[in-house]
Amino acid sequence: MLKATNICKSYHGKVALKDVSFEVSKGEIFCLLGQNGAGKTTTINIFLGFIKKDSGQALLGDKEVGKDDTNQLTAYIPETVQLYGNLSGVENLDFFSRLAGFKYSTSQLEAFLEKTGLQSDAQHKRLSSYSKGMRQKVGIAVALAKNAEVIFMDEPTSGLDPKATSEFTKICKELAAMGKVIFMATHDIFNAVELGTTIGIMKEGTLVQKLKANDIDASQLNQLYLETI
Ligand SMILES: Nc1ncnc2c1ncn2[C@@H]1O[C@H](COP(=O)(O)OP(=O)(O)OP(=O)(O)O)[C@@H](O)[C@H]1O
Repeated sequence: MLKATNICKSYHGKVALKDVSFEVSKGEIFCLLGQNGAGKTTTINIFLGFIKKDSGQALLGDKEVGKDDTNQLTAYIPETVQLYGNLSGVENLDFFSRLAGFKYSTSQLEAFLEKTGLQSDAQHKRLSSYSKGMRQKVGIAVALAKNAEVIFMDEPTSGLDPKATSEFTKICKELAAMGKVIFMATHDIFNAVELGTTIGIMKEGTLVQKLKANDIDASQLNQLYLETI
């Protein structure tokens, strides 16, 4: 579903990505680790069409990013989900669903939010009163409402408390069980092992390790990460 082939990208002559290749199938969660500046966000931004690669190929199913219209296929959950503070969760979801070309009834919007675990008594409250984890749930509801097949996340557990992280992990596993692809840049080694089906380690723009999460525990991954970066 998600395929990178020899993607290269430089900014003003400085290499950010060098021959990055990977494949992620439906129902898989790919967790990408790497130090600050390793190239994780650049990889995500290329797939989202936010920036152009210099060479290589970025495929979403049979569609090629930069050539075909791939907007409808993807959703993006940044570290802090940007929503309108003076609108409620339901109103934000309605607004962003319409932007993506979908019109839902209030009960349908509530059902999307319910699926993410956002409590029903919070759904009609203003976003300005939401915690980071609650905002993230609205972001995930937007991904569900636009029926995105691939969900990109950038450091989604950063700043979440353990309960919110555990709820987030549960939602991601449910999304994967629905056949969605999740591609996540993270610094959270424990969560990568808990959640990921595949783990990548990036160093200075090169994907230097690709592992099946089942083959490794958190302490082994931590050790490998420190030896790799
Ligand atoms: N817009 C830009 N202009 C110039 N250089 C950039 C730009 N965006 C990223 N870079 C550089 O590209 C390299 C990769 O950056 P990127 O943001 O992809 O790393 P990252 O792994 O996501 O880091 P972090 O964990 O800090 O988010 C870094 O050297 C960075 O300084």
